[in-house]
Amino acid sequence: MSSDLELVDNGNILSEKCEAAFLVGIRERGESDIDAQEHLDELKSLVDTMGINVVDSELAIIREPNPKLFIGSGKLEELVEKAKSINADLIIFDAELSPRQQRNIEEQAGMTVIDRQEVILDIFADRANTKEATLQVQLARLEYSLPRLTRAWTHLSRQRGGAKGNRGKGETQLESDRRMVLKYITSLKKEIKEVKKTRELMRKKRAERPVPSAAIVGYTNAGKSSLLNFLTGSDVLAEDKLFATLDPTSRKISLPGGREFILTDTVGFIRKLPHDLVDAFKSTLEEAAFADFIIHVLDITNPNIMHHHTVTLEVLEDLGIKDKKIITVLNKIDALKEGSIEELNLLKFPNAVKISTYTGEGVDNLRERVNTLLLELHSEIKLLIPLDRWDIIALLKREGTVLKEEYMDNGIEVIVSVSNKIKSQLKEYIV
Ligand SMILES: Nc1nc2c(ncn2[C@@H]2O[C@H](COP(=O)(O)OP(=O)(O)OP(=O)(O)O)[C@@H](O)[C@H]2O)c(=O)[nH]1
Ligand SMILES: [Mg+2]
Repeated sequence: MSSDLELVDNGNILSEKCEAAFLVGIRERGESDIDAQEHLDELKSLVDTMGINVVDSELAIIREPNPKLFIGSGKLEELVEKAKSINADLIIFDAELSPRQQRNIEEQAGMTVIDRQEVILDIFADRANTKEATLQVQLARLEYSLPRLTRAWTHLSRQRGGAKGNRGKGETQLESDRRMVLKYITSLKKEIKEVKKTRELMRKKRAERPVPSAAIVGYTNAGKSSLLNFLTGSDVLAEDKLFATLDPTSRKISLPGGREFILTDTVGFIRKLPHDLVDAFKSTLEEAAFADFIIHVLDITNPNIMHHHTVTLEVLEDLGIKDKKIITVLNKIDALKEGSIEELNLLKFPNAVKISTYTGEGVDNLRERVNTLLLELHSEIKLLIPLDRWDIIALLKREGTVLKEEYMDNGIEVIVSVSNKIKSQLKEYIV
């Protein structure tokens, strides 16, 4: 496959292999130095997750983004000098650059320049495992690359030793590339529609079963997968990398006392998630929209916890999840240093359950909270069913969780957890 076809095929703009990145953090008007530094640190972990070495970084202050270069041209010159002096081969901006800004900065810098969106898209592409996630990330990348095809062409021309004499050919090629990308986008959308149908069917099937469901949501790296693993003893990938999880994983959990529920782990959230990705993952996050309640996990050791809390609630609202019950969980209390500023954050979440998936501390309290919530959604009732009413027993087994079943002389005594709707249908048998 030729390199231009490859480019169209996987939507990858970063066609040149880069190894040493210089990061440019942005301090916007009204933002504190601490916040700006924390955002820069987050970009560092993202780039680290990409597997690219960060050689240095600097904060740039902007009042109004410059439409041509994003930052002032004097400042840009200074940053490029610095990046070159430490042998960086890539500059990464912690911002959303327009295709025009990106192209102009690249021209001035003479090296590859990417923005925060491309970093996140790259990580997602690397992490996607299932068919649905792969298709969605491919689509998001292509949509991102479409207005940037000219730039990609400059890259390829540069690789081939300049295409100045070849300009006309390049432009025709650009047109045909654009058509090819558009065609590819259309076919991806069609394929995604099909995959979505299958998942909706599965969800419907699940909804027919009476087991209540919950979704674990939260900022990336909060410990969502670790919590699912702890509760189920399973081994969903959990690591100190951002966006370890892209696909929802569901597991059935039994609580002490026999009550069961389905718990789904979801993709982590992050500030300034690229729009194309938010759209792409909306369908995946629908798992949360269909859940009976939400478990929101926060990393108590992260100095940005308040911001993570807000970002997550905003995404939930975006998904139309407003009135669902949320259990807030503060994770990693084992790593909390006494007297630290982060410790004060405990006070900001007085109703949260404090846990550690490392030591297991507090997890019983969480189970207790879930139990109480499930009781509110589903009632536990004792019934005496006539011996000849097997249809009701079948209904209970289908629609509820039978906790106890005992044969008596005058009928079958059953303790069952059912939704309030079923409960009202069985009033006459309640004892
Ligand atoms: N100290 C400490 N670290 C934890 C705890 N729980 C999880 N971690 C670590 O936090 C990191 C992230 O954990 P994950 O479970 O992958 O987090 P996640 O929320 O699923 O992350 P994404 O899938 O990337 O959104 C891993 O390095 C875990 O080992 C805990 O209770 N204490
Ligand atoms: Mg995870």
